[in-house]
Amino acid sequence: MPASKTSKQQLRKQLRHKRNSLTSGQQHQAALGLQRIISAQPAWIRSQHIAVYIANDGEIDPMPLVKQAWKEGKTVYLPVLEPLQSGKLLFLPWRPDTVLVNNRYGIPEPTLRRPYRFRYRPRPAWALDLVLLPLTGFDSSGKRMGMGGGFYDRTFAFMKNANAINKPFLAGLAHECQRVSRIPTDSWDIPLSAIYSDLNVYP
Ligand SMILES: Nc1nc2c(c(=O)[nH]1)N(C=O)[C@@H](CNc1ccc(C(=O)N[C@@H](CCC(=O)O)C(=O)O)cc1)CN2
Ligand SMILES: Nc1ncnc2c1ncn2[C@@H]1O[C@H](COP(=O)(O)OP(=O)(O)OP(=O)(O)O)[C@@H](O)[C@H]1O
Repeated sequence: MPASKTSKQQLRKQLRHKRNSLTSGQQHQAALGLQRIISAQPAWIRSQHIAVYIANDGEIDPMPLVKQAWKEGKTVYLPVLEPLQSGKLLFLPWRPDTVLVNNRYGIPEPTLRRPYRFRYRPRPAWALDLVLLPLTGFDSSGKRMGMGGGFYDRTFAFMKNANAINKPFLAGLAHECQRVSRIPTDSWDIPLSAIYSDLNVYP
């Protein structure tokens, strides 16, 4: 049976409120804490193609890591809502000079221009090395909750039967204050490889 829709929605609302209440000073410290933790992880060090996001709605901000990745010559990608209403995400390269336009949720994303020139070509989800995805909530066993759109769940549903070589390392990012004792789970939830907060690594 699906996890009660209302209990998940209520918890999401509470946790979104919590992260939106952080001050800009707390947000800044959290972003630096996150950078310190992630940049020491083997999964970061060995990854060349890394998907991130632009922080929105109080999400923990991966920007310090993005700048570090650019300096280290890694290629960074942003999620773009697939236009054909598949409910999936495409991953487009994000460089310091990439033009961004707000999507329907008000989140900046690169624009899709067909035919794709090499510099603007989406990278298939299976060919990413590391995916840093935003969480609204998590628990210490590594269960996650997102914004409720199911975008990451649909995009990475292939992970359930893919070979090891076609599996990116999926890491959820959140503020430590978004941890709860137990996240309700549903059959479609994609398991994460790890969760990184400003203070810890889970599970
Ligand atoms: N920074 C960031 N980028 C992202 C995501 C994200 O969660 N964070 N996404 C992750 O999927 C995708 C966009 N999906 C989103 C889905 C819903 C809402 C949202 O704000 N929805 C409603 C609330 C819905 C509800 O409570 O059920 C809203 O407008 O308030 C935002 C983004 C791709 N890019
Ligand atoms: N593989 C899938 N195929 C079709 N629908 C899916 C799939 N995965 C999830 N969904 C749908 O998307 C919605 C996702 O709800 P859920 O509350 O689990 O989102 P979430 O995990 O918070 O979102 P996100 O994955 O964007 O972070 C559900 O209504 C579910 O039916």
